[in-house]
Amino acid sequence: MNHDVDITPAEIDIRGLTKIFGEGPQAVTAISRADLDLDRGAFISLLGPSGCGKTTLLRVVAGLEAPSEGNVSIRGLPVWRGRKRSRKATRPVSMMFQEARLFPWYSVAENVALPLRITGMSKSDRMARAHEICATVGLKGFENHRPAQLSGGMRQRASLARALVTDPQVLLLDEPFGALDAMTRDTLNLELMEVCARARVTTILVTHSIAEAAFLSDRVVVLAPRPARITNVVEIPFARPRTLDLQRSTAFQDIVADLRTQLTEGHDA
Ligand SMILES: Nc1ncnc2c1ncn2[C@@H]1O[C@H](COP(=O)(O)OP(=O)(O)OP(=O)(O)O)[C@@H](O)[C@H]1O
Repeated sequence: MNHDVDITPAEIDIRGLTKIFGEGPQAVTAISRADLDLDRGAFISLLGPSGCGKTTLLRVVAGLEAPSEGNVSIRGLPVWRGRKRSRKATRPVSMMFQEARLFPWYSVAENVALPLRITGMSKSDRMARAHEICATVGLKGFENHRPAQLSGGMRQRASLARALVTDPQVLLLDEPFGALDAMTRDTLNLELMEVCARARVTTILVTHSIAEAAFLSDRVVVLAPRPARITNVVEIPFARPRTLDLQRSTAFQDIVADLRTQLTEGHDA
């Protein structure tokens, strides 16, 4: 008997995933036969032109959109059985979007604490946890502010805090810092990397930025449109922790150039 065989399921396992919206001549193939697996703590990015199915892929993994064909499993549990979603499979998942999606009438801490409501935790414990996580993402002192009193970057910090408050094992990020200025984006990306690494969170990031994908990821998944499909998975070999200086190195710039070529070629295909 071979005792070296690893029978631990991948943290996220995507097999033959196809998603078609609509029917007949109007049908749109948003994602075609995608295969991907991520081990615990892996950080991958989905990179591709607008409309190539990145958000759709994320939504199927999150249990928000049923696949037309294929399967997604999280920690060995299938997310979908036909069109029926398994709540148990998606319990360890948190998702974050480009817009902060905070409730304007709640304070920052109340917004952050919201996902804890269904856990049965007492209100005082929920608020204590929300304050703790606000401090982790640099919002100490702003817990009682309303979202309208925050800058765009701080609103995204609050949104990140809300995504992290349940201690997710899987984080799905749909261009979370896409609307922010370059400096705020750099700072938040560094903090995101640190938080994900510390808790060994398995992360899938959708981004339009080649440099951001290369900087944050262990692997970059390149997608092409028409029909939307994965064309390559590029390993990013840089050691962690990474600092912004890495982006000035020739090795980093070579990878960015290579990814740009792959994107252009996929686009023209
Ligand atoms: N609910 C829907 N109904 C019909 N078509 C949809 C739906 N959601 C997405 N699509 C189509 O599926 C394709 C992929 O969309 P998706 O939003 O996944 O792309 P994307 O790569 O995330 O784009 P972007 O980078 O612009 O955000 C697009 O052609 C889009 O119009």
